[in-house]
Amino acid sequence: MDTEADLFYRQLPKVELHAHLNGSVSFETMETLIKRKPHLNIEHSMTAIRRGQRRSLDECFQVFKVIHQLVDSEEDILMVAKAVIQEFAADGVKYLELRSTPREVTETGLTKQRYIETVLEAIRQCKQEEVDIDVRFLVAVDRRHGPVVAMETVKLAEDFLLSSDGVVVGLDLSGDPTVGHGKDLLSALEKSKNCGLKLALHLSEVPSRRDESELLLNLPPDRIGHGTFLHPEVGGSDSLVDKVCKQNIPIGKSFPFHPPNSKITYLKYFFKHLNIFFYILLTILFLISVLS
Ligand SMILES: CC(C)=CCNc1ncnc2c1ncn2[C@@H]1O[C@H](COP(=O)(O)O)[C@@H](O)[C@H]1O
Repeated sequence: MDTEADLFYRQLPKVELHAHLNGSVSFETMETLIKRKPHLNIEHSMTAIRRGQRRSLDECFQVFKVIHQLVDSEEDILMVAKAVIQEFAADGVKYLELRSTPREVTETGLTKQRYIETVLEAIRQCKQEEVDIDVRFLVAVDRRHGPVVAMETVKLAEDFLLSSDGVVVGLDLSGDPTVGHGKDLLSALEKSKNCGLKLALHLSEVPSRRDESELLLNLPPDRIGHGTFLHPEVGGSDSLVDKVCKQNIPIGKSFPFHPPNSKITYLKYFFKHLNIFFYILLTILFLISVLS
């Protein structure tokens, strides 16, 4: 059951700057998709990571493969995109930046062009139905597909930037962060920036990506996905952190350190949040004095 706090946070107006379309499919929508395609023998456990469950990055990307099997036609995309937008709106999100990687599926006749058009149609229908949310779309480049596909995707995104009446605003770089190197995608990203597309880049999502992050931060991006390992304490550098702070780049889902795995880090955390511990201590002392 919802607590008072749940209701408060739901009603609080919010912006969502990091939503992957196929990473935002709810349990209910997934159920409809699974029922639509019984021949795939897909179970719920294969499409979701439950709260508290630990999965490797590889396992997470396997989940996306399963979801892609379920969402492989214009009909699926329209249904999923509308549901995702409506659910974000019901959660109090007033501004949503949705991103998705256009895919081709020969069996269903889906093309990359139609993929984007269908997402835009879902956004249009939600607007027409007066769903209380402002949605923008970012066309995503999957880094696993290399520089040629990246450049094709940029061209597609540029066409939609000009024709979508302000709904397509940018390019997202995502996909398995352990595959490939950002330097190979640099010319596509530069072209994208030069034609007026905003850049949302996943970077420093895994350790040992310092050089790549330096390069990508020089573009610079307008949004950062994760940035988990930018900080020097986890193998990043002061220069990376400095670039992010000086350019004021919003980071989606990042952590000052990850994970806090040394005693020194725990101590630093303790001292940084000493005031909170002090308030907790005062509350406990107050309660003891009232109850005794
Ligand atoms: C849980 C987990 C793996 C962390 C999220 N970190 C991510 N890092 C990079 N790319 C991602 C991430 N989550 C989703 N994506 C991208 O978004 C796609 C799914 O959404 P879509 O099909 O583009 O609509 C994935 O195939 C992947 O390319």
